[in-house]
Amino acid sequence: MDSTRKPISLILNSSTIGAFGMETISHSATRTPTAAPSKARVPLIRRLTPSTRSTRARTAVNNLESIELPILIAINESKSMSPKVGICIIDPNTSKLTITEIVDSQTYVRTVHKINMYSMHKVDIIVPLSFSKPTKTNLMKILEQNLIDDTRLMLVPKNLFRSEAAGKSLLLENVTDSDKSFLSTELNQRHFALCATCAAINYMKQRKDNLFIHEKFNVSYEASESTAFIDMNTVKSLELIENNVDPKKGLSLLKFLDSTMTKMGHRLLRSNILQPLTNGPSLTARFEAVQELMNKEGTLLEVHEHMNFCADLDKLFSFLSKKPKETIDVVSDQKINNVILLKQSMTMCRQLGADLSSCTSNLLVKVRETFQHPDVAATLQLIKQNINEDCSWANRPIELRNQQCYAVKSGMNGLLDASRQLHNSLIEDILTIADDLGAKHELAIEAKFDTNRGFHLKIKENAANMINELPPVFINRTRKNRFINCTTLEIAKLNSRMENAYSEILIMSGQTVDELLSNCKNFVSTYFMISEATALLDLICGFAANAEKHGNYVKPEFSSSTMIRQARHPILETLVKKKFVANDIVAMPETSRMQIITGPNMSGKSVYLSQIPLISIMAQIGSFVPASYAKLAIYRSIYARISNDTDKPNMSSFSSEMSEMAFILNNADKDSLIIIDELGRASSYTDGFAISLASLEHLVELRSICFMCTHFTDLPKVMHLKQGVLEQYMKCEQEETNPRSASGKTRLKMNFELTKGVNWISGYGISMVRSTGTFPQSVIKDAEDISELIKVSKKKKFQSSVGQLNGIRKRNIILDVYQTLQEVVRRKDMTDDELLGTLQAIECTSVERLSKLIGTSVNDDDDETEDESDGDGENSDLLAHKTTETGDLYVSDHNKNVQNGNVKLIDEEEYLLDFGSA
Ligand SMILES: Nc1ncnc2c1ncn2[C@@H]1O[C@H](COP(=O)(O)OP(=O)(O)OP(=O)(O)O)[C@@H](O)[C@H]1O
Repeated sequence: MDSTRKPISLILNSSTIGAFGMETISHSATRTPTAAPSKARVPLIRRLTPSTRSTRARTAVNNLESIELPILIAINESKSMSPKVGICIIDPNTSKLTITEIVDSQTYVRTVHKINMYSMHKVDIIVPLSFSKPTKTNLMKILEQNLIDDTRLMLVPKNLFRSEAAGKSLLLENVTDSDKSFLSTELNQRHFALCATCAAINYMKQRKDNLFIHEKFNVSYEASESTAFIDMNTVKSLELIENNVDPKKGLSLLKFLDSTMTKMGHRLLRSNILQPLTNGPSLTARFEAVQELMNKEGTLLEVHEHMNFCADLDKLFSFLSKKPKETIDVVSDQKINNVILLKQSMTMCRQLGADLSSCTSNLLVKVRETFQHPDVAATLQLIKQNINEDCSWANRPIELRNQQCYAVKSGMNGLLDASRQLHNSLIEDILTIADDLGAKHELAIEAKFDTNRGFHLKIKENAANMINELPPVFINRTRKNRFINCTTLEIAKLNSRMENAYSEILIMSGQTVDELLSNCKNFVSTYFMISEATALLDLICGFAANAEKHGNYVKPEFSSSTMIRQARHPILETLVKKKFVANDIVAMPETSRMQIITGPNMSGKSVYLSQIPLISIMAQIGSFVPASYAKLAIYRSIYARISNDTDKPNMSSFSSEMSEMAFILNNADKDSLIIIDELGRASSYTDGFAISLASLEHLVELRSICFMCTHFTDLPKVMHLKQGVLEQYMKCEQEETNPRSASGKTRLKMNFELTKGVNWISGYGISMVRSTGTFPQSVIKDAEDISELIKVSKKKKFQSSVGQLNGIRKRNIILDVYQTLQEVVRRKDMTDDELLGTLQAIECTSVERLSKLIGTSVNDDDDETEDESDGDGENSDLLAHKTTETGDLYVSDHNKNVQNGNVKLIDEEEYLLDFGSA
C-alpha cells in the first residue's frame, strides 16, 4: 500500500419504448430483475478497453453529480529559510480531508504545485491575516501571482489557526473510529498541518452558507516526501494530463494509461501522474499485483466486468457521511437512488471479494479483505430486510422509475402497495391510448417517458408540414429531428395522476429508506475504505490491461542508476506508421549523469528525450513500461524544459525559456531527472551557447541526471571532458538523391538510433529546407554559399586555439578522475560488484577520453569539420575564449573540491604541480 495514504488495513479498515408494448411495462412492473451483463467470450483486450464502460455505469455516476461545492484549502507556515508549510484540504463533495506538511523553498514551488493539483475545481484558500499585515509574506505574494481564475484567496483571523491541540481535537471529533489511532501516530509533530486543519474545520463551521455538512470525514495524511515533485510547466510540456494541440481528443499520458472503469480509479490515476510515488516497497507491491492479474486473465476479466457498473463511491459515501439535517431536504427519489446504488456497491464488493479469492500478492489480499469486511455483509443484511431483492440500478428513465417505485419490499405497507397498483394501471392506460391513437389515425406512434415531461407521444414525421396537419387531438406539438413530440388531453390527465401516485409512493417509501440510510451511517468508515480499495484495484487492473494490450511491456525494478534496454516512447510507438526504433537509456550518476544529444532535425532527439520521464513516471505509479528490461532510479523531482512557442502572451519566447530554466537550476538536486530539449535558441548564437554551457556545468555539479538535446555541437565537445558527461547523437545516413544528377545533392535517411559521439553531419538544415521544396532555389543556393564562407573563416580561427585547449583538457580529465574516485570512496551503499563495475566504467571512460584527446590533436581538421555543422564562425572563438581565459576556472573549481572534500589524499600544491607537468 502506498505510504502516501493510510495503511490499507485502515483505509480499506428492452425493448424501445416504441415497442413500449404492454408486455414490456407490465413485465418490468412485476419486478423482473434487470438482465445480468452478458458473459459471452469477447477477446480480452476489447472487453477491457475504456470504451466498454457501460452507459449504465455513467448514468449511475451522473445521478450523484449535484452542484459542485468549492474545495477549501487552509495554509499555514513557519518562517525560516526552508519554510514548513502546513496544508489542510477539505473536499465537501467527497467528504475527503487531506492533511500535508511540505518543507518548501523560498519560491514555494511545492506549495503552489499542491494547490494547482485542484485546478480543475473551484477552490477557496484561507490564510491567516498575518500573511498580509503588517507586510505581505513571500508566500502570500507567490500565492497571489500563481492563483488560477476560479480560486479565491481569503485572509481570516489568526485565531482560526488556533493551535495544534485544537486541530487534533477537532479532527478527532470528525473522523471515523478506525481513523483515530492512525491520526495519533501519523500526525505527531505535524504542528503547522494541524493548525491549518483547525482553521479549515473552524472556517467551515463558521461560514454563513454552512459548508460544514459532514458528520465524518475520510481523513488521509499525504507525506510530501513520499511523492515526487513535477512542476506545472513539466506537466504541460510532457502532456501528462492534457494534449497541448487538441486538449479534448488528443492523447496525453493520462488518456493513454486510462483503462480505469470507475471515477475513483480515474482520480487516483490522475493524482498519481501528477505526484508519482517515491516509496520503493509500495511500488513493488503494485508491480506484484499487476503481474498477478496479468497471469490470471480470468480474474482480471471478472473484476473488470463487476466494476463496470460501479457508481462514484466517493460521492455516494459522502452522502452517507452528511449530517441528518443536510439530507432532510434531499428529494426522496434521490435517497432511493442512493439506496439502490448502495445495494449495488455492496453486491459488487461481494463479487470482487470472490473474484480475488485466489490472489496471493499482498496488495490484492488487502483489497480482498476490505471487500470481505463484515460491515459489507451487515449492510447487505439491512438492505435485504427492507429492499426488494431484485431491485437494481437502471439506465432508462422508465426502468429507473420502476425500480424506485418497487424498491421497498412489498407487504411492509398496505397503502404503498395500493399506490403502486394505481401507478401501474395508469401507465397501462396511457400505453393503450397510444396504441389506439396509432391505429385510428394510421400513424407510427410511440408512448415515450422522460423525467421532465413524463409520458408523451412520439410520432415519426413523414412529410415536412405534418406537424400542422395532425388532428387537433394532438396538442403541445414540438419537432425534434424527424419526430414530433406531443400529447393529448387525456394522456396529460393520466400523466398527472400517475405523477401524484409516484409522489405518494416516494413519501411512503421514505421512512423505510431514511431508517435504512441512518443505520448504514454506522459503517461509513468501512465504506471509505471500500472506495479507496476499489480505486486502487481499478488502477492496478488498468495497468494489467494496458500491459496485456501492448504485449511488450516489462516489470521495472528500482536501483541507484537507470538502465532501460530497448526503451520506447509509450504513446508514439502506437502512432508511428513504420516500426518504432527502440533505444537504450543508461544513466549512471558517476559516469553518465549528463548526456548531450546532437543530431540533425527530425532525427528523433525530442522523442527519445521525452520517453525518459514518461517511462520513469509510469514506473513510479506502478505501471509496467515499454522496454525489454528496465532498472530505474527513483526520482524525487522531474523537470522538463521543452522548446514550445510560449503560450504566455506577456512573455517573449526567450524570457519564458529562461524562466523555466532558472526554475530548474534553482530547484534541481541529485535526485532529479531533467530533460532539456534545446536551450538558448531564442537568443543570439553566442548568448544561447554561453547560457547553455553555463547551465550544463551547473547541473553537472548538482549531480542531477540530465539529458539535453541541442544543435550546438560545440557543447558536447567542451562538456565531454567533465567526469559524468556523455555525448551521444542520433545516427542517420546521407544518401544521394539522384546519383546521375550533376548537383550531387544528398538527403538524410533517419535511423533513429542513439549512438555514442557527436553529430558529424553538416548542412542538415539547408538540406532539409531543400527537401521540402518550398524555398525558392536562389535562396537555397545563397544559403549554401554563405555556409561555405563561414566554414573557411572558422577553420582559420579554430587552428589557433586548439593547442592551448588540449593542455587544459588533459589536466581536467585527470582532475575529474580524482574527484570521481573521491565520491566513490565516500559511497557506502555499493556492493563489491557494483564498486568493481563503477571503477571499471571510470577507467574505461577516462582512457577513452584521453585517447580521444590525443586523436583530437592529431586530427584537428576533423574536429573542425564537426564544428562547421553549427555553421557559425564565432563559436570556435568562444570555445577558445572560455578555455583560455577561464581555463583556471576548472582548476580553481577542482581545488575547491579537493580542499572541501572529506578525503585529502595528496597535498594541494603538489597536486597542482603534478598537473603542470602533466
Ligand atoms: N525512435 C523512433 N522510431 C520511429 N520514428 C521516430 C522515432 N523517433 C522519432 N521518430 C519520428 O521522427 C519524427 C521527428 O522526431 P523528433 O521530433 O524527435 O526529431 P528531432 O530530432 O527532435 O527534430 P528537431 O531537431 O527538428 O526538433 C517524429 O515525429 C516521429 O514521427
